[in-house]
Amino acid sequence: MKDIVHTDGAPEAVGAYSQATTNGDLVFTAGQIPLTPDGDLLGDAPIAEQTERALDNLVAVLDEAGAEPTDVLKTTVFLADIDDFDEMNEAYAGYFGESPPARSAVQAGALPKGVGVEIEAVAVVE
Ligand SMILES: C=C(N)C(=O)O
Repeated sequence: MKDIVHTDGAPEAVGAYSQATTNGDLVFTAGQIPLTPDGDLLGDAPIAEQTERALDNLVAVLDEAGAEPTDVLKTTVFLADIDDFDEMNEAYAGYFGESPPARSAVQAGALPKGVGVEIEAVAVVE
């Protein structure tokens, strides 16, 4: 059975989706963008800062679902510009410890609200 995850520790959805869904031990997060929980958009900030904001949101959503960053099996990182890969990667590296999840990083061309990065995750609660 699908359950909906919601937390005030991450921004409200900007469209017709849930912050995350779960089914049993599985957690699927929505793509997190650099919005603060209060709704302030950081779309013009450096990619490192945007990445940290998106990942802080992701961690808050995972926490609400009962998952730790170490429970994440796979992330997908969407970049508006793949030339931002190195800066994103450096900021990202601090979040998942010694055994980071599998990851795909792709240039999406354009992202909601004109942001530079969006990150989603799949986790299994241990
Ligand atoms: C920001 C999103 N995750 C969306 O628009 O689907």
